[in-house]
Amino acid sequence: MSAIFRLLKLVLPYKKWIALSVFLGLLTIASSIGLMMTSAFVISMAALHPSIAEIQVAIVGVRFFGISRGIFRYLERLISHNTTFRLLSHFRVRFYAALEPLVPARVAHLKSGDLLQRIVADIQNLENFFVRVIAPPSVSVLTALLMTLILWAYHINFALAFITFYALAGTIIPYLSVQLSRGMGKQITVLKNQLNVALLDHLNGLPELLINRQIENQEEKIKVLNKKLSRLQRNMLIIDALHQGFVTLLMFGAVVMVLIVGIPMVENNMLNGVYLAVLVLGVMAAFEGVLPLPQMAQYLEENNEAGKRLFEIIDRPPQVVDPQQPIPFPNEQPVRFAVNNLTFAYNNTQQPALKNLRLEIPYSSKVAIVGPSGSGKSTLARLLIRLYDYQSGQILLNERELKNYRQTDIRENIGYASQSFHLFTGSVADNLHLVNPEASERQMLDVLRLVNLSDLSHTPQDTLNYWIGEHGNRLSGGQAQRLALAQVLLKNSPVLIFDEVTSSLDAETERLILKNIFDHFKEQTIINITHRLNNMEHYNMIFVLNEGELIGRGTHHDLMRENEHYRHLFKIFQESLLFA
Ligand SMILES: Nc1ncnc2c1ncn2[C@@H]1O[C@H](COP(=O)(O)OP(=O)(O)OP(=O)(O)O)[C@@H](O)[C@H]1O
Repeated sequence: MSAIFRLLKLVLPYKKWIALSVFLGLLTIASSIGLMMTSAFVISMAALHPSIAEIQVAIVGVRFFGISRGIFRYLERLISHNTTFRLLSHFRVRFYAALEPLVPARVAHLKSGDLLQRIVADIQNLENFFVRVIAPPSVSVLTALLMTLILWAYHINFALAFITFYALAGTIIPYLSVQLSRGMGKQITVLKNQLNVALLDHLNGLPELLINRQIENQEEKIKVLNKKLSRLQRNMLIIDALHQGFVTLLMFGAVVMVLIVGIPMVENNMLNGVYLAVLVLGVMAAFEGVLPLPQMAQYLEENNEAGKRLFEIIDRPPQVVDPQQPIPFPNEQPVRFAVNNLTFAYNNTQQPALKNLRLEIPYSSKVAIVGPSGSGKSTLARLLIRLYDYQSGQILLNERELKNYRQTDIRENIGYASQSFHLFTGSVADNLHLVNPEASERQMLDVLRLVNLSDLSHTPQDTLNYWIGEHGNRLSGGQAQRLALAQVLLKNSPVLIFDEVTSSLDAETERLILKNIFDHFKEQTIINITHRLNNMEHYNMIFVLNEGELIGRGTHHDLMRENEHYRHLFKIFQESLLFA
């Protein structure tokens, strides 16, 4: 239950609201008790044909408690829901703030559905934490105290009879419920997660499933998960119904005991018979306090599991940490990189993705990084923008180690277009404004022109307003890539890193766009990571990687002359053009 203690710490800032809600919960049950007791008094007295004056106060009491019960219940629900929503937003903000520095290094292995499940469903699950886990035991203890005091005022034996059965209903029944439902809460949370992940996978991969005729298999998987979840939830409900039955049984046990104590007292004129009815109904009403306890035990387990899954993410130390005293980014100046003996392995791998890499990227140069798939090209780009930090060696940005710059400064000043970009549902202009909210129409149209996308619609205005659909699905692969490229160009950063951003374009469009970019961004340092050895003569320097090592450097002509590996890559690319 370690997660529960940590969740309790998180709710501490809301203790005043929680106390108020618990107090209102107590007042609601106290009103129920009052209503039952005064009603019992009025009905029993009425059988004795008293004058109206004798029951006048009790009649007012019935009215008062009848109304106050409704009002207190309303206020209790208002405050408890208000507190719950505040708590949920507090949990969400905490989780999101902790998640941000972990992306992508520490969450790369999680499925997107799993992450979504944690940030949405697991946090939503904690909705029950306050309403069904924290508040009910507090209210039930206070109710026990209140009723014990009332009964004690008549005779200690009434109080003892009540508290014995009440305590049994408040401890043994929830304990049995925990035993019966042990593991179910955890299984329900896990199954809900699996079901959501499977559903999300299903929806995202619908076209592929259709093409490969796998829809039925996938649906079968979802059905099996759904069945398992329904079976568990039904079992939970059966256990829940059993509790309600046993609590009612114990309530009647308490009533019988109060009668056993009270009847001889009435016979011996130690107690007015009217009050016996009053006490019996009061005892029945007080059991409302223990009714939610068995359910609390079930939610405790579910919340503990949801909490564990959230803390498991929050507790991960970020892979990249900002320096204590960051140095300012040299914006306004051209940028150069020097990479010395750089070695880097991803957390979950033994084999380094980059080994003893040594290269320089001069001021305002245009360099290409080429190599076969898996040779470490994208890894180098990720290190240059500090998405990951390297284990040994150095990356210097204008002679200062990269780790001395703040991550946000680096990402603000280095434009990075990766092969796995994400376009948002909206217009072309919406997506461009995401990277530069201040950009004017003219600036946006300029970058669209550079990437050959300004004629997406009939007029420039229509192009900016063009609705690209969900994740850009109203664009072709090449158009989407060009829009992602336009986003980065709009940042106008001193460094531009492109990672396979022209892979979906035909050779001519690719040539045109690269020419536009090189002509327009003369001062900028441009690093292009590419498989496609197209227009290579335009680069000042080309680095050739293989299995994480640098195996060649130079201009296209130098490399064609001296580097067999490069010649081989170039030949393969030329051949691929013949078959394109
Ligand atoms: N997040 C990751 N976790 C673990 N290993 C990774 C991760 N990303 C890449 N790798 C591994 O690191 C090595 C280099 O990968 P990288 O993506 O840098 O290659 P690449 O040259 O860019 O390939 P491609 O041209 O196919 O994009 C590969 O062996 C790859 O399997």
